[in-house]
Amino acid sequence: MNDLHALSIFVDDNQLSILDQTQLPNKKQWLVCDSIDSMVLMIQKLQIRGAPAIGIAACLLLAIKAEKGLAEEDFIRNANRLRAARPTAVNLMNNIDSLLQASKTGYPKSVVDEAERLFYEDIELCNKLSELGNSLISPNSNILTHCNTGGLATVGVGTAIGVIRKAHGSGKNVKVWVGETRPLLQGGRLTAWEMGELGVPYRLICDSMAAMLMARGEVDCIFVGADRIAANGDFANKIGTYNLAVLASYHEIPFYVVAPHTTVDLACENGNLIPIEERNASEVKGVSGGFGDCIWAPEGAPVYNPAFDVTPAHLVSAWILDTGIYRVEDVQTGKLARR
Ligand SMILES: CSC[C@@H](O)[C@@H](O)C(=O)COP(=O)(O)O
Repeated sequence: MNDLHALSIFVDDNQLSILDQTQLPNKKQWLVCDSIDSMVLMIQKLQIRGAPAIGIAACLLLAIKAEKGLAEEDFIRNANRLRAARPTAVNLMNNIDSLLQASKTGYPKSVVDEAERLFYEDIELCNKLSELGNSLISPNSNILTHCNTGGLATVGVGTAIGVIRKAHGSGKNVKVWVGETRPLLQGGRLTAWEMGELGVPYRLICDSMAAMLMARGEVDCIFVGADRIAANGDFANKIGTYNLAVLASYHEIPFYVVAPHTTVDLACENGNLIPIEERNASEVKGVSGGFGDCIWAPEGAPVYNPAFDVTPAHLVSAWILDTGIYRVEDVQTGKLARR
């Protein structure tokens, strides 16, 4: 496999390395990933995260393994294991299906070619959708975003953050409200870090501050990513996205979802059918890992921890994909499905 480089993933000399996102922004620690077991764990621990990045990382590892002599039946078994590592984001499943399809036309060469193609495709899709999204941003806008959808979560410039980055780069003087994104703080840890690296003016807020800012007229538009977009336009994204969509509707603020077409799942009729990952109680009761250990809830406190929520299509102002900008009418008339 050729060497490949992105913000959170690189392949060098047929070895895959992953930037441990659980340690950011405190530490930039690269982990070598050389087994399917470790990739499954890295995905589950969110060391590698973000719908497109998970899909690409899993495919790169499978391709490296295939090239190093993994038997085709073991390739298929491991591909299916990785496919199930996280249930909500569909990119992982779509990308692995492309790899499995490619394996039928010449194993292992076609698998390696397909993994490399998926890597470069993601960069291109991010560029296209960022350009399109930027066309919706007026100069001097205050933009609110949630979770992390940038270079860490994709292998390109990102989705919602890609749009913000484009707007900033084109001199629109945008300012960004970054929602911290409880419980794992992808906004506070990762988006704040990316904004800083890119020199985009931002302010970090607790998720619960969004309503007050909207009421005060301090949010002009909201851009978020997606983990799966159903055929009817409902979409799953990081928990807290639906709150923002409801608030945006109440305050009449445009609410945009930005994703590559690899996030669309036409086999999923509506948002109720999207599987929602439930995660460990410890994430809600405190923090641990690179930030020390701190538990603030009573030891036996019962917890419910859904990692994603579903935003219904009627709350979305537009779906920005690499293939175009779609409005509610487009979804209702099947244009999104025919994209
Ligand atoms: C371009 S990333 C889009 C989504 O994957 C992102 O918004 C998100 O919800 C990520 O969740 P995570 O649990 O951190 O993987």
